[in-house]
This record gives sequence, structure tokens and C-alpha cells, in this order.
Amino acid sequence: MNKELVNLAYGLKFDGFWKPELEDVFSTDALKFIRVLDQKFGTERKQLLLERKLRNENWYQQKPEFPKLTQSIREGDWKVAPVPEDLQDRRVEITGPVDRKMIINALNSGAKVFMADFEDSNAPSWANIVFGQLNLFQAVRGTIELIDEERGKEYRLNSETATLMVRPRGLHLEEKHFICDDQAVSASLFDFGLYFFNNAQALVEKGSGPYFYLPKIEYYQEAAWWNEVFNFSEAYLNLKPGTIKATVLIETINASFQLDEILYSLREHSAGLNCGRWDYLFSYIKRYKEHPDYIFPDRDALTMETDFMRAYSRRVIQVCHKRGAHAMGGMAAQIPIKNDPFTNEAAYAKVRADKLREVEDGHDGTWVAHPALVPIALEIFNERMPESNQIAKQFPEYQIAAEDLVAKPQGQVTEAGLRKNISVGIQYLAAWLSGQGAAAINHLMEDAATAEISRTQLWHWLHRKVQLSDGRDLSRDLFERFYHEELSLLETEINPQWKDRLRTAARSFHQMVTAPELKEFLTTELYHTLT
Ligand SMILES: CC(=O)SCCNC(=O)CCNC(=O)[C@H](O)C(C)(C)COP(=O)(O)OP(=O)(O)OC[C@H]1O[C@@H](n2cnc3c(N)ncnc32)[C@H](O)[C@@H]1OP(=O)(O)O
Ligand SMILES: O=CC(=O)O
Ligand SMILES: [Mg+2]
Repeated sequence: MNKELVNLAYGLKFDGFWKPELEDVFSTDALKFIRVLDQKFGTERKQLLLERKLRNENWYQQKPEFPKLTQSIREGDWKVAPVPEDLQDRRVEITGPVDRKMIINALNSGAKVFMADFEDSNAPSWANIVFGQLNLFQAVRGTIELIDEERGKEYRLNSETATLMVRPRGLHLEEKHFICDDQAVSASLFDFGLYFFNNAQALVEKGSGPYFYLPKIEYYQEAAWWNEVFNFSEAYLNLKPGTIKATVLIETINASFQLDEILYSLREHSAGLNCGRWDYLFSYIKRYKEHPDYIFPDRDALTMETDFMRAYSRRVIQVCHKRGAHAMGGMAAQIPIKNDPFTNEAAYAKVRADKLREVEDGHDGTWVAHPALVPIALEIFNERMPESNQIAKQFPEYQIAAEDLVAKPQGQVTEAGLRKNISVGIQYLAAWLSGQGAAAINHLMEDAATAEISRTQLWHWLHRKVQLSDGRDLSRDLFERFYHEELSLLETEINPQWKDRLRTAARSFHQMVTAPELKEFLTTELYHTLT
């Protein structure tokens, strides 16, 4: 890419570093497409975000209900368009950031689908974003490889690989390295647009297609916006309408009330829904932050067995199957524990139990965070779901009312839970600020969604001066004591070389937790600090 040419020809201002090998991805035609997308859809995205903000103000004071305006959609007899062959069987999907080695490992993992993630598990530094696009460009063409000389390991794709899906960043995020009319372009349009423009044709030619996961959608109007983006993009490349397929993550409390509407908005492009449980909890805590009766217990107590979580996941299954769509399960946070077979087995047992509940409840597939968990989840789904999916199974017996989706969480807030949130939050932020969007902390997968639960819970508990299980009220002084003790502990354990980074992360985390207002996303607050 010639920087000056881009600046002159397309009115885009480019402000990132450049490497010649990126030329494949940043052709001037691809950049022109980003420019066109942003011009055509950028203003409406901002409008949607504004509406989101207005709707979310005092959300908790409104009676939980399914929208009256769209009753006919909920009661209507319609189905989504069928999905292509390579999206029929999605029993196990592996996810991971758009890192070169992980892309190769995930595609070779034996999972049916790999979701390459620009979102929760990716810290959106310019390097991660652009090399992520290059990695995917080569993955689509089968040329991606990595030679790790130090470990004497070479990575290439097997002859059979997982179907590739890509998760662009959410609507709230921007890509600051591309400026269009003095404004940063939408990160959603940037990630989607570049991947789509560079790869859609090649994917179709090899019998697959441009498939996406859409994160953090809150209202069906946002799904309708994506649908327009898809229609326009297909026409731009002369692709058959409906070539793009997308699974929407149901990971906000608002979206839970609009499942039919979201599927309907995308019905020619829909590849079902997925239960993004971690962001869902984060969203629920945010929307109920002012409610006098809602206190969320320790993070560990908020499991999929909790009434409101079970109601949410079962409703996703019920609605998806009624509409002929896949209902995908979510991510258990356990990952393998090396050199400790006993605790490792306990972690695997938790994953098995989670996948068993999902398949028995009616999910058509699930997510795993690590290649070692692919066979574990496959075994459960193979045993209980002999067909490619179980969409044909209807669940009229699931009687889920609006109130069930927001049933009050039960349980206690403990000192241990509080300390864990502080420690995990600081450690995750330190990883994120150094460019790593997913990390293994306390043998669990942590990413932006899980860390957000820790942050919002602490903010909520502190601002409500919550009573701990031992009877103490959480005063600011008590919080400060826990915070400093947890930070000191981390400082003694960390390699001295990383101490400064840890302290910077701790300062940012502390600031967000003690701020008078709960910030909507840590990723938007801290994006400016990522280079
Ligand atoms: C809330 C949500 O949005 S969930 C979805 C988003 N989150 C994710 O996708 C997280 C995905 N998982 C991960 O990022 C990783 O598993 C982590 C960071 C949690 C742990 O990674 P590591 O510390 O590297 O794990 P570990 O050392 O056990 O890895 C062993 C091997 O598996 C590979 N691996 C681990 N996880 C993955 C993955 N998800 N995809 C592909 N390869 C993986 C590693 O690269 C490593 O490869 P190598 O042996 O060739 O060097
Ligand atoms: O994206 C998935 C989630 O659980 O959040
Ligand atoms: Mg998420």
C-alpha cells in the first residue's frame, strides 16, 4: 500500500506502521471498499449507538417485556434460510485470537468450526489487527505457515480443516488507525470489510463462504443494520444474495428479549444464535447497577445452572429451533492444567458437565477454548447428537416468561470472591495492555468478557457498600486494603521485568472500579493506550 496514494485517492488517513508483507491485504481496492462502507453505514452506526445509550438509561426501571411493536414477528410462521453444507454440523467450535500459530492449531484441531476472533480474545493493537487479517488471508488460501526454530516446530494446515468463521469487533469500537472525514472508522466495518473483500470470492470458490459471528448486539435494529451491510457487500462483489452467513451472539440482556426479531432481521443471512454467557453476565450486571434489590453474588456462583442463565439459554434453543436455526452453546472457562493430572481431571469434568447440559437442553453445538478440549466436547455431542444438529427438536415445554430472564440472582459476596476479582482484573489488564487479549489465569481462560464481569462486580459492590458474607460492609477503606494486598502479592510473583506494566494495569483497573460512573466498556476506555 502506498500511504500517500491512500490518503489522496480515497480521503482515508492512515496512521499505523507499515510492512511490505501487508501489501496483499491492503490493496487500494480493499481500502476503497472500507471507505465506501464507512461512508454508507458509518453515520447510521453512530445513530444506533446513540439509541442504545438512550434505551439503556434506567433500563432496570422498565418492566421486562418482549417488544409490543414486533409481536407479529414473534407470532409469525417463518424460518431462516438454510445454511450451506459446511455449517450444518457445528457440534464443536474452537475459538481463539487471530494469532498465526493459534489459527493453524485451531484449524487443525478436529473441531468442526474455528471462530477467528478480533473481539473478546484479541487486544486490538494495530499489529494484532493487521497481521490478523494477513494470517486469515493466508489461511483461506492454505498457505499460512509458521516455523518456530527455537522449538524446532513447523506449523502448516492439514488437508482437512475446520470451517472458518470470523468475529469482527463490536459496534461500539473504532479503528483509530484509519481516519475517514476526520473520524476513526468503525472497527466492525474495518474487520468485516477487509476480511470480506479479500476473501469472499476465494472462500466461495473452495465451496465455503464468508461466515461471521456478530458480537454484543443489543437491539434487533443493529442486526438489521448488519443485514444491510451484508446486502450491499454481496452486491459490491457480485455474489449471490445470502452468500454471507452470520451467527449472532446473544450476549446482552436486551438481546435476550428480541431473539425472533434478530433472527428475522437477518433471515437470509442467519446462521443461528450463540449463547455468549460471559458478556451476557457483564451486560446484566451493567443494566442492573442502580436497581436497589439486585446484588450479584461472587463470579464463581454465576453459573449456567443459575435460574436466569438457564432461562436465557433454553429460550435461545427454543426460538432458534422454531425458526430452523442453530442454537449454539457457549464457552466453559476451564482449560488444561499442565503437570497436575488430578486437578486437570477435575477441570475436564467441569467441561464435560457443561457440554452435557448443553446437548441435553437442545444446543446444536458448543464452544471450546483450547484444542485439548475438542475431543472432550466431541465425545459428549457425538454420543447424544447422532445427526448433524438437533434443530428438528422443538421445546414447547420450555415456558419462559420475561420475568424469568431477569430473575434476581441469589448468593453471597465473599472476601475471597472480591479478592479474586481484583487479582484477575489486574492480571488480565496487564496482558491486554501488552497486546494479549486472552490469558490463562488461575487455570481459567480470561478474556475481555470475563474480565469485565470482575470489573463491573467490583464497581457495583463498592458503590453499593455491599455486605460481605462475614457481615462486614464493603467500605472504601476495606476495598483499598484488599486491592493493595492483592497487588503486592502479584508483585512478589511476577518477573521483575513486568512489574511496571503490572502497576500501570493496576492503576487503570483501580481507576475504573472506583470511578463515580461505571464505564460501559474497558476496551473503549483503554484503547487509546494500545499502540
Ligand atoms: C468470552 C468469549 O468470548 S470466549 C471466546 C474468546 N476467547 C478465546 O477464544 C480464548 C481462546 N483460548 C486461548 O486464547 C488460550 O487457550 C489461552 C490464552 C487461554 C491459553 O493459551 P496457552 O497458555 O497458550 O495454552 P497452552 O500452553 O496450554 O497451549 C498449548 C498449545 O495449544 C495452543 N492453543 C491454546 N489455545 C488455543 C486455541 N484457542 N486455538 C488454537 N490453539 C490454541 C497453543 O498455541 C499451544 O500450541 P503449541 O503447543 O503448538 O505451542
Ligand atoms: O463471546 C462470548 C462470551 O461469552 O462473551
Ligand atoms: Mg462475548
